[in-house]
Amino acid sequence: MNVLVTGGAGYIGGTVVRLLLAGGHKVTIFDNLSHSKRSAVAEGATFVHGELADKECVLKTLREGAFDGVLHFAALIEAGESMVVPETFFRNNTATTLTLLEAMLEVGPRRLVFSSTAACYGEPEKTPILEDAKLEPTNAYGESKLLVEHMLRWMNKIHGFRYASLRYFNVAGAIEGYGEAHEPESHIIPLILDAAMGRRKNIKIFGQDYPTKDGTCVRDYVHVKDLADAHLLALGALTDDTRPSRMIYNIGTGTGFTVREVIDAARRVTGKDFPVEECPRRDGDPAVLVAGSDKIKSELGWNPTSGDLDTILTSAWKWHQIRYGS
Ligand SMILES: NC(=O)c1ccc[n+]([C@@H]2O[C@H](COP(=O)([O-])OP(=O)(O)OC[C@H]3O[C@@H](n4cnc5c(N)ncnc54)[C@H](O)[C@@H]3O)[C@@H](O)[C@H]2O)c1
Ligand SMILES: O=c1ccn([C@@H]2O[C@H](COP(=O)(O)OP(=O)(O)O[C@H]3O[C@H](CO)[C@H](O)[C@H](O)[C@H]3O)[C@@H](O)[C@H]2O)c(=O)[nH]1
Repeated sequence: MNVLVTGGAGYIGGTVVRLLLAGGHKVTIFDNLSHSKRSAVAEGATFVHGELADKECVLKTLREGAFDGVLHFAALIEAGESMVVPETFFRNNTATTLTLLEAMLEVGPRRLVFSSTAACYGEPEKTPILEDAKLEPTNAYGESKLLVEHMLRWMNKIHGFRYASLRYFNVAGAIEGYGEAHEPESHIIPLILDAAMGRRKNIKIFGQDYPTKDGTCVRDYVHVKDLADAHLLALGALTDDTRPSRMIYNIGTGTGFTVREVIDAARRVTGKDFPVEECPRRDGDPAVLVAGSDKIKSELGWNPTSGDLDTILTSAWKWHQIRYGS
């Protein structure tokens, strides 16, 4: 396949790009490098240093590429930051996606895999969360993504636009030679590994009074390799016109861990100790997000094999040491 990958210089997009290339596919990355570096662009991919809000640039890229499908990762991702500057998230995540969709309607292709999020659900009524649960984001980041899901539903209904919306839970871990390195970093696992390496003096725990077993938030950590596999399956299904034209799937493991449990596991895996600092809650954080992912398993045959939290942490730790030296 010939695929356009927006945000392909980032953590998850860059991982999927490497797997696509390894599978013999042709890849063009479209990224403004606002949250990544040129050095993260995979060898073998064509690179367009472009801004999604620039419709002419998007149109030109789509026309010249004649792609079979688009994987749309480009977005701002910090849920906490979205509670400070929500407008930036609606501009960069929602409005720019509309620009992309308009361009795709104009020149094709009409097939898109969208990086959605567990943040679309907000505080769940029950866990694990299934795809038909209520959608009431507790942060503007989640809302900026849910608005895209709404747009996609109408594009599908009216224009027959084919799409898969993958609602990832908390993505972590690394493949050989490529992993998470956001700058600035806001995600708990790389921050903990920073503390384990001594790059950070401690790890802050945001909130100790959540209704969970130890008072800290529960999240479902899924290996980035398993998530990448889900993209390849979704893309394959979109190019098969006998399959449904609209797919919405959760991507998680079904098992939740508290922040304290993740810290304990990281101490175990790294063999390092580091201080924790108890801090107030971070605005917009739901207490518990755990996925029910049976739908993608039964409909697309998704078969996550990359392992549990310790395996995720082991791969992330290996990458972290290569990335930041030790
Ligand atoms: N990391 C997670 O746990 C998680 C969970 C759920 C959903 N997601 C979604 O997955 C996607 C990828 O996340 P990530 O962790 O790889 O993030 P990332 O920041 O590493 O990658 C995003 C990339 O998009 C680029 N970008 C942002 N805005 C752009 C624009 N307007 N035009 C062109 N390029 C732009 C950035 O430069 C960056 O390279 C995001 O859409 C995110 O919302 C991530
Ligand atoms: O220094 C930190 C950072 C995070 N946390 C806590 O750790 C948990 C996980 O936080 P992350 O920032 O790692 O991840 P989020 O759950 O906030 O959000 C992530 O997963 C979501 C889906 O669940 C989104 O899609 C989003 O892109 C992605 O950032 C949260 O309870 C958060 O409060 C801390 O205690 N200390």
